[in-house]
Amino acid sequence: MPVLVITGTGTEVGKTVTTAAVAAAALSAGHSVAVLKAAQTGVQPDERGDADEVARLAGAVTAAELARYPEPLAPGTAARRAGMAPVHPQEVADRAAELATVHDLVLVEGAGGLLVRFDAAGGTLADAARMLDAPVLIVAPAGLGTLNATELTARELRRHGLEPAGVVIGSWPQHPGLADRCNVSDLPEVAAAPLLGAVPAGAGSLAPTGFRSQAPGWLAPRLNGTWDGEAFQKREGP
Ligand SMILES: Nc1ncnc2c1ncn2[C@@H]1O[C@H](COP(=O)(O)OP(=O)(O)OP(=O)(O)O)[C@@H](O)[C@H]1O
Ligand SMILES: C[C@H](N)[C@H](N)CCCCCC(=O)O
Ligand SMILES: [Mg+2]
Repeated sequence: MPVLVITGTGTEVGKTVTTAAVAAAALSAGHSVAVLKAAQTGVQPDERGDADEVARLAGAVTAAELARYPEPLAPGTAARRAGMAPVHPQEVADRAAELATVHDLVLVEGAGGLLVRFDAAGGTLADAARMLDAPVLIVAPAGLGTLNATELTARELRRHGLEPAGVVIGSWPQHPGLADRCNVSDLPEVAAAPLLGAVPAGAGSLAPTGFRSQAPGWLAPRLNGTWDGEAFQKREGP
């Protein structure tokens, strides 16, 4: 799995924290890792972007970003309003493929959800994933509302000829409610893809050393982790 595309059901669902966890687990398994933020919006030139945040949390990764636009909008809109060149899906695919020649794993993080537009032609992360023929991980919220959004994302991936690699819950609450607990078994059902982990709420605020040592425990073996999905499901059962 040299390239793994990381999408989510939307923005602010924990894609960056999950990307950092996947990167940390891969690093601790001895793999080299690159992280590519396809297009960064809402961040000024001197601020830390998502790829930098992954490097801060996970450690020695190659952090790359194709473009940065100041306004917190979809990349296509932000590029147009800034009078800047947009990022095209082919550029995302080309850069990811280039990084994959010198890294064991390349993680590509989108902006917002799967169909967020990168350019005026309506190019999306799904198009880039298709060009790469890469598996796509869906980051989903834990609570009420996630089932519909996750199923829509999984269906849209399949409509593009892409297979979802699985689902990771981007922020698992310290005190899960009924819907959170039911969703542990319902999410893989609606996505027709395995649940591959759950990143605890607040993980992004951990000190990097704690983040790196704990990250493998949040992710399934397929993502270089030690997370036991069945035990988690039993523990969290309603
Ligand atoms: N598990 C978590 N631990 C700590 N903070 C989290 C966690 N999940 C999400 N957050 C917080 O929620 C916010 C959104 O998370 P994140 O940046 O990962 O979103 P995203 O899905 O990557 O969105 P974007 O589309 O902007 O890339 C951030 O402020 C982040 O600190
Ligand atoms: C600014 C934000 N944090 C993301 N980088 C961009 C999210 C775009 C979402 C667009 C939408 O789906 O309406
Ligand atoms: Mg992010």
